[in-house]
Amino acid sequence: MAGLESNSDVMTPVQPEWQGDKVVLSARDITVSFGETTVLENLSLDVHHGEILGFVGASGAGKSVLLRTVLGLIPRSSGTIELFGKDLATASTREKIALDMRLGVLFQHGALFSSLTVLENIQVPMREYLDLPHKLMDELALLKVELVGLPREAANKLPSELSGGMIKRAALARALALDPDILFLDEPTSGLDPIGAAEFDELVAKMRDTMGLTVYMVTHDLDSLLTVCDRIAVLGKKRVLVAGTVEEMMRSEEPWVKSYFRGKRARQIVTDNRP
Ligand SMILES: Nc1ncnc2c1ncn2[C@@H]1O[C@H](COP(=O)(O)OP(=O)(O)OP(=O)(O)O)[C@@H](O)[C@H]1O
Repeated sequence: MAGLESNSDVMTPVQPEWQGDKVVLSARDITVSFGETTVLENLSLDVHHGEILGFVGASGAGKSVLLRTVLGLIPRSSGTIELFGKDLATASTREKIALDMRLGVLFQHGALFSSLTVLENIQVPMREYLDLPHKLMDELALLKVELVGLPREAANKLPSELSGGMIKRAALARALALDPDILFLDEPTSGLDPIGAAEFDELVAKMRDTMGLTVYMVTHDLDSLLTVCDRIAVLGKKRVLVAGTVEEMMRSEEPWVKSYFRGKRARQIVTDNRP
């Protein structure tokens, strides 16, 4: 991941050599079926380095299926997926492990282990991939707790002792455990009140700005789409119907896109966010 470099007392983001318009994730002609039912058909999508891409679509359109396919959790019947220029189908086991370490994932509902404390949850990926002394892992996990804006006391709490917003932050801390290059978020603000959701969005935007993260965010949250996403991709008819900036979404004549982005609720959010 792009780290932070100390320049006197100013922290400036380090730009990796592939910074720019590089494609971090490239999905081409992806088809995924369950039995006779095809959920995705010849779907193609690019995610660029350093962007926050919002991925939206009707309920049941296949957003989570695509995310899980990209993560290698669901097999595809055809198509290619390249992460950081590496084709997953031809990558060696060692290369796959190296790629896994560059991905951070926040699944819907947080998916923390209920019997583990926040600190222990954050350490799960560290234990899986790194061989570090216990004390160092504690220190690193505590840094992540602070990074996501949780109080240090939260580190020793169980998920059941946390509020919904704190669970999301703890899950984000775990997704950041290995300092990933790309963060996958599946409906990260669902279940949060509007203020909690806006704070979470701000946190994600701050991570992207300071750490050079690329963010792929599945969401139904119009506020998130209109306020923090650089680009939006719309899933429909088993493929990406349109992908572009908020302004491009606003101009689209595609019926679903039009009703979603130019409906009453969207107009209100745009008005509310206008300076
Ligand atoms: N393991 C599976 N086996 C069979 N069908 C599945 C499986 N996983 C998903 N599906 C089907 O794929 C379709 C897309 O599901 P998916 O969860 O990706 O939708 P989504 O766009 O994420 O919806 P939502 O916005 O409601 O979360 C649904 O019809 C779902 O029933």
